[in-house]
Amino acid sequence: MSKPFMFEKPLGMRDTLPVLYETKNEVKNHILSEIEKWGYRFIETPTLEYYDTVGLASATLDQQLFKLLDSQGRSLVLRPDMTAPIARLVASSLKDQSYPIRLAYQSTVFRAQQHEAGKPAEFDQLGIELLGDGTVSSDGEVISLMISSLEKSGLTSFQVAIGHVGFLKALLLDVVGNEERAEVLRRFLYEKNYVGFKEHVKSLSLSSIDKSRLLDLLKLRGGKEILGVAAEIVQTEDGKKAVAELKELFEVLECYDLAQYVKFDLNIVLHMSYYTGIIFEGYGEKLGVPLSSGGRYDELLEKFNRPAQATGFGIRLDLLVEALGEMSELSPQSCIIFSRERRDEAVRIANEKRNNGEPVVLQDLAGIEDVDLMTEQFDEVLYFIGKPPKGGAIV
Ligand SMILES: N[C@@H](Cc1c[nH]c[nH+]1)C(=O)O
Repeated sequence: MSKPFMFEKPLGMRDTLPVLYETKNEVKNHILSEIEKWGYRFIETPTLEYYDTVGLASATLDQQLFKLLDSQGRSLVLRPDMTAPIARLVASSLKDQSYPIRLAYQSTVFRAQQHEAGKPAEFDQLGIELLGDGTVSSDGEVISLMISSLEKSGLTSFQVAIGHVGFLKALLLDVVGNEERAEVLRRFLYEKNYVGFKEHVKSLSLSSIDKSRLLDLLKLRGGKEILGVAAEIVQTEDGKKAVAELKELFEVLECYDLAQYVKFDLNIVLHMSYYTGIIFEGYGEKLGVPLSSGGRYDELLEKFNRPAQATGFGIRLDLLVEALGEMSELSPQSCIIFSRERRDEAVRIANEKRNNGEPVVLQDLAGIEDVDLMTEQFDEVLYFIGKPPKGGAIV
């Protein structure tokens, strides 16, 4: 391998400059205060976790994990999401707190990229987990809070697509008979390769009725009316239960008066394989990829010996900012330029302004490369230059 060029960064790693930083911060603050209003408590967890515990529980493709070794030779990962670390935390440090538990986070997460395709390998996520509650009310709460957070961020045009892992599993297994064959079909859906899905269905040795059940699955996208069709296609008890949950979920979202944001899409397969029930994705109008997603994961906590049902979501701040499409203006600053003889005065005034909450740059004239270029960045410039005026008057 050749040595990297001096300014090169590892694949998918990004710098954040002030305009983007301030824009992200503003958007983030709107969401954080909304999440707080719903009673969620914020936590932080380490950037590094053990591969054998959180790394495996994260249910991400192995090739997307950043792995490294600690000084004892144990395998570590950079956390690929926050759900598995929170499951670990709830089962250990918070093991005495009774369920349900509502936690929130704002963190960077890491997913290694194989190609430089413009995708970041490290990004900010804001999210919540509602642990220890298996009710559809809790699925509804989580989706409603995600919608409300997106609204508060200033996003006006977005939609949430809702699916169900249990429904898909029941239908695929019922038709193709085993998990391995179901997985092939699931893969096509994950890649949203519907043409490939259809071709594959045609090639299977199934009755024409079963083939059309699989092809009808692709039509299960739309308003709540598709749930009636879904109930007809699926024959097993698990499948019917999933449809009943989706119907109840719609009622919950109507209570929150947020049903206008959602549509059902029973073809959704998400990136993380720990999901077990209702899942969802948030789409901004102009963005082809989901900017938020989440769902129910009722079997993850038992991996940490504190079994519980749970659900949650994560919003990707980078994609949300992209969907919003507008950068904030840099916040205004003033500048005080001084010469050595008047440094005292300049520092005193800068302190006064800072104590009043005004951001001030304080700069020695002798340290400036180009005064014109420097001063044009500021809304206001004060000069303390030359001999101090008699009587201590400023400027
Ligand atoms: N951790 C998931 C989002 C999520 C939170 N809770 C449940 N799902 C992700 O990164 O995609």
